[in-house]
Amino acid sequence: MTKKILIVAGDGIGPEVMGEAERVLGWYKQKRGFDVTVEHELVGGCCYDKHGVAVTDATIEKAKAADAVFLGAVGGPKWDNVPYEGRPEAGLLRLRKDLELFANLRPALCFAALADASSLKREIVEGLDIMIVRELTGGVYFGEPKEITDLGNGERRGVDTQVYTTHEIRRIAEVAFDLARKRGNRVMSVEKRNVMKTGVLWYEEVAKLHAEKFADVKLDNMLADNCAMQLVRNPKQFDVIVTDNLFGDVLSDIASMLTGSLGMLPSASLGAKDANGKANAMYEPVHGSAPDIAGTGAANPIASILSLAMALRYTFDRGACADLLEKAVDAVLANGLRTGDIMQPGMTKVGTVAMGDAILKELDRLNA
Ligand SMILES: NC(=O)c1ccc[n+]([C@@H]2O[C@H](COP(=O)([O-])OP(=O)(O)OC[C@H]3O[C@@H](n4cnc5c(N)ncnc54)[C@H](O)[C@@H]3O)[C@@H](O)[C@H]2O)c1
Ligand SMILES: CC(C)[C@H](C(=O)O)[C@@H](O)C(=O)O
Ligand SMILES: [Mg+2]
Repeated sequence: MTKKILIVAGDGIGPEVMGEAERVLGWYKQKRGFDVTVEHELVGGCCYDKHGVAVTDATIEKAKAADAVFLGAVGGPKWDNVPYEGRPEAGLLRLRKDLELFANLRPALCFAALADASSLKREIVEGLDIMIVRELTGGVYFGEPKEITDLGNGERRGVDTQVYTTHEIRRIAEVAFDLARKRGNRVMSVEKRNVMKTGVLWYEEVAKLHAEKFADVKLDNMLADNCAMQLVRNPKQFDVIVTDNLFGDVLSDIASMLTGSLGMLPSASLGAKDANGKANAMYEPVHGSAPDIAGTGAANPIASILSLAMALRYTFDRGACADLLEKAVDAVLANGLRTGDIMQPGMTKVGTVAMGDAILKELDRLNA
């Protein structure tokens, strides 16, 4: 049956990197019979400029009806002064919340050719393969109250609220344990139970679930600040990391530098399966709109292209197509092609489109 993809390229480098992911998608339609229709919508600053909101109700409905949403990136200095509710990031957060995309998978994988591109030593990152499982629809991102109040004495008070319930913790931990079983069979649960009640609840609920259903998986716990340090000290000690929304955001940016660049990290945001077996899904690079390089044609499209590989694997059940795409990226890097963010001495510097061209060419070669 024909599948439906909704593309929201967004702002800044979003449309530039998405352009390359779309060309790769076109290749799969043409060369591997991937039967899919594609629609485009606005989300982020571009949507605010046109509609006065960062995402419209109609787009939310289209996103729910699609098999997968592909997002580029949102945000940028142009929208620094729009009302808080209208800021570009609010569109992305509403998509995540309304589609109930609670499970955010952020794999940090060091391609062999990039072992020297990381700011860390080769031996620390070579062969790295971590899966960060970030809770995406709860925690301090969405807890109420969330406000700034005027105390009337020249002081103002800002409040964000970290909230988690048993159900929210169990379902994300379940995803992490399931993934671990297909990988190294180890889960590191990360919180700050030494200062946060939500951390205590997280720790207790993960332990309970582990004892009930996943005793065969090795479970360890780590405080989030230590985890940040350990990711830089000895990242290969980790297999699957499961953590809350905010810690997951920060830890995945740290992990990105182990792979060479934020421009390399893809992600999948998944909801629960409904009665028909369909799960809402959104695929996006971990990076943002990179205002500093937007419009220069220098952005690395690999995070977006690898996000398509994740879609092929997790939504479209096309594992072999995903493997092929990852192989093509690996080969292009092995051939010495580099965008600016992963540039190394002696390599060939290319822009966004030339990187896309090279990956398409490699797909053709591998598919021959
Ligand atoms: N998912 C998203 O849409 C998303 C994610 C993160 C940040 N943002 C938004 O993006 C805007 C800019 O945020 P920021 O500057 O903190 O983070 P950023 O990720 O946009 O950029 C951080 C640094 O990484 C570089 N970079 C990022 N992606 C790259 C790529 N593909 N190729 C080469 N270099 C790349 C940038 O040039 C910049 O130097 C903000 O409005 C922020 O809210 C959006
Ligand atoms: C843009 C922003 C809302 C988003 C987040 O904080 O989740 C981004 O940093 C991410 O990592 O996807
Ligand atoms: Mg982030």
